[in-house]
Amino acid sequence: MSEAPGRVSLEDLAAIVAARAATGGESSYTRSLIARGVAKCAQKLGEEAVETALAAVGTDTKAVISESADLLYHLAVLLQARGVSLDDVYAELGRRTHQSGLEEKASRPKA
Ligand SMILES: N=c1c2ncn([C@@H]3O[C@H](COP(=O)(O)OP(=O)(O)OP(=O)(O)O)[C@@H](O)[C@H]3O)c2ncn1[C@@H]1O[C@H](COP(=O)(O)O)[C@@H](O)[C@H]1O
Repeated sequence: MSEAPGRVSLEDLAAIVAARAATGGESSYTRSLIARGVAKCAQKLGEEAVETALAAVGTDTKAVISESADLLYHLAVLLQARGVSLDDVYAELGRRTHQSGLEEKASRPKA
């Protein structure tokens, strides 16, 4: 196996996930998870989100980092399973930069 890179960006992770989904074979957790369907990928993302939140209110900073890495990995898998690209998400973030979060909240239709 090649030497692990020092840092992996979200773009790197999305590319790894896309490659493993396409050609990972039986040794790939990514490929096996995507084969179990979007609902399973969504369940894993939800679990990791809760674990990250629980870690955040604890005292173990390494656990926050580790759970956050799991969360980002499972988000990359879910986006791959749903056919949504990081560019789609970045474009949405870009559309939001012209207003504050509170302005956006106030502009939502009233229920
Ligand atoms: N970043 C990750 C990553 N983070 C977490 N995980 C896996 O996510 C799984 C989650 O563990 P859980 O205990 O919650 O799940 P489980 O009970 O084992 O399994 P489920 O039945 O619930 O799916 C573990 O198997 C972790 O190893 C990851 N698996 C892969 N990657 C990246 O994806 C690359 C490709 O991986 P493969 O597709 O496995 O080759 C790796 O080189 C990494 O860069």
